[in-house]
Amino acid sequence: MNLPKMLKSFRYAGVGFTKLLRSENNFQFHALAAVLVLVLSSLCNLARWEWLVVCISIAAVFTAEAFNTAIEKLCDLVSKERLQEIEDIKDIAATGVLLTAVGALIVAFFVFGKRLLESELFTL
Ligand SMILES: Nc1ncnc2c1ncn2[C@@H]1O[C@H](COP(=O)(O)OP(=O)(O)OP(=O)(O)O)[C@@H](O)[C@H]1O
Repeated sequence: MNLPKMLKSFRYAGVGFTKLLRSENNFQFHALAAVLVLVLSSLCNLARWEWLVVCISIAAVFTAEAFNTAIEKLCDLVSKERLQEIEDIKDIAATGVLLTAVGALIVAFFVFGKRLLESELFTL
């Protein structure tokens, strides 16, 4: 096991995360949504398994968004022309993000839906 090499990889990943956060509009939106969900989660006194699914959902959306951005950048590097193949690749990568976002919304519905409906917000 090469520890310095592993630490270097973590550093590169951190740099990638900073790049996504600084320059990618969609990633900024997902990051803001994640912060709001985490704040809401801590207010809602979630069970351990609920924290687990919330964290996995957030990680899945971030991961899909990161791969989607990397694929988009690779496509743009390969060709600036409008090509059917690039359209297909980008559309499919975007579908990956959409699917994880829909999954996260379903998780949010099950974890927070009942709590929000029963909260004072809706009983006024
Ligand atoms: N070179 C291309 N050839 C064909 N279609 C393309 C090409 N580039 C983009 N598209 C089409 O435009 C859509 C949007 O692509 P784009 O690269 O602008 O990503 P985006 O969704 O705007 O993401 P971002 O905001 O991160 O740039 C793609 O899903 C694809 O359908």
